[in-house]
Amino acid sequence: MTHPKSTPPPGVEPPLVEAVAVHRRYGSTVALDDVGLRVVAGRSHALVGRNGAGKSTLVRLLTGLERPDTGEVRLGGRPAPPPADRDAWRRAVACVYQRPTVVPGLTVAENLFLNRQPTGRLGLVDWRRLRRAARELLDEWNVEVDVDRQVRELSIEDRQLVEIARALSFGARFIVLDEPTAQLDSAEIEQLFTRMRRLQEGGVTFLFISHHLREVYEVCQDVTVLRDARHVLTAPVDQLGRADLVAAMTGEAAELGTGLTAPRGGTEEPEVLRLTGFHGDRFAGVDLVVRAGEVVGLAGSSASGKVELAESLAGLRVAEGYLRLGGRICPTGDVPAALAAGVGCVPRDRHEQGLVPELSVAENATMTVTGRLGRAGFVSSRSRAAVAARSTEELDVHADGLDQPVASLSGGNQQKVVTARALATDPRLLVLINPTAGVDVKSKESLLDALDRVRAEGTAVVLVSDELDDLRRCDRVLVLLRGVIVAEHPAGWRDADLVSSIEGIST
Ligand SMILES: Nc1ncnc2c1ncn2[C@@H]1O[C@H](COP(=O)(O)OP(=O)(O)OP(=O)(O)O)[C@@H](O)[C@H]1O
Repeated sequence: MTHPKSTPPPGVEPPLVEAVAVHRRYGSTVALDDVGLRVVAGRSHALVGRNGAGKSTLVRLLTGLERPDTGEVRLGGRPAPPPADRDAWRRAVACVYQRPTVVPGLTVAENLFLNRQPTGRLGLVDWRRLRRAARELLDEWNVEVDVDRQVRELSIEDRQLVEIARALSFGARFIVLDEPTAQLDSAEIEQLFTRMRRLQEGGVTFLFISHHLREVYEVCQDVTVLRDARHVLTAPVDQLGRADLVAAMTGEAAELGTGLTAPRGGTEEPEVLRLTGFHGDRFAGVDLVVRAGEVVGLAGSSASGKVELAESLAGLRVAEGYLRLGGRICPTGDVPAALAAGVGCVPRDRHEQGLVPELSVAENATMTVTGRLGRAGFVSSRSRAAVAARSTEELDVHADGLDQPVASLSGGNQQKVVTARALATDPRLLVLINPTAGVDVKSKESLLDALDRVRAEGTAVVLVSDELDDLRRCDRVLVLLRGVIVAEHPAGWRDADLVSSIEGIST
């Protein structure tokens, strides 16, 4: 690594990036109200706050995608360039989102030098030079990714790394990571953090957005909290306790991770789901019974098959063997059949499988029950509004009204709408796949409270999650390793035991 370690004492050099009293409004919504932020070179900075607090808006100002209405953004002590000067912005800052924007069909090398490939005589791309330059760039930053591989073959984490390397090649040393861990499992997160630390030692400073406070403590030196469009506090993370950080985010004292409710679902409860010799894409030999009111967790790494198993229960994938719901065999790979058999699902990806962004809150929340909202194919808007109002109220969805397009809701509220839709059918089996990923502390509580409510009413629940706090709500957690159930942990497990079986280590 050729780059010097850069940890100047704060205040000696101008901040790497600074927002000074920035104000931003969208229509009647004030997204940022006189917010300040100072990121010092060499100190990675966490930006936290509940859904809708203003984090993404601030990132758009700091990356030059938008201008503040009033206030100023400064880079290295100087006024930021105008938004149109993309080259100047690229040399200063880049934002890597949880879904990297690299092009899947091109190789790593092509992505790194997209639109600026070295050319030879006749203006043709000089592939040898391109690959050499790519390799040099990745070596310089200790990124171990094969430059000849197509990006579609890479893990999300490696794609993020390619995108970071691309930003570094433009000269940027300030990288915004917007919820980079939302799609990663625990081993991938650790790997990303190791690479972040390495990059930081090489002179890169991160602004890190995450809803997982543990991560903030693990990789950042400073933290800024936004709440309701305002700056609440900035502090070195080692001087701020977790309870104080949560209190700053929510405006009230909050307790985390205590969501254990009494297990229900004894052997006397009726059987809702029975799987016999169930096998499909990435999982095999699954025998399982889930009873009314029981919550069964599925844990495992991203390649364990847990998501594929859960998706097969909800009709999203074809599988073989027997799937019985309420004693009757149900076909797989058929969403309408699964809905009709009483399965509700909160899918893995609310953007791709969950919501129709341009439709309203009411339309999205009732999409699974349109047949019940009127006669002869007509949907009564009054019935729709009534059903939507009840379910969105139960889930504490924050929206301007039921007619608001879901695209304009915060991430946590979108997830609540997806959950409302899954619950609108009064399912007897609810399948939840990473339901709290990318969701803030309070919204997480609302979602998990809904889980407790439906289990109390006798719904059987299968919950896939990478979050130990979610899994703690389960009566038992099944661990999958390479497609096979390898362990079962009844409620009350110790973190170390569950994590060990997820990692495939025996204790
Ligand atoms: N383009 C837009 N048009 C209208 N309102 C917007 C727009 N962008 C953001 N808002 C509103 O501004 C407020 C702040 O939103 P922002 O997306 O910055 O929050 P956030 O902290 O990033 O939330 P999340 O954690 O859910 O991503 C919210 O009330 C949001 O609805």
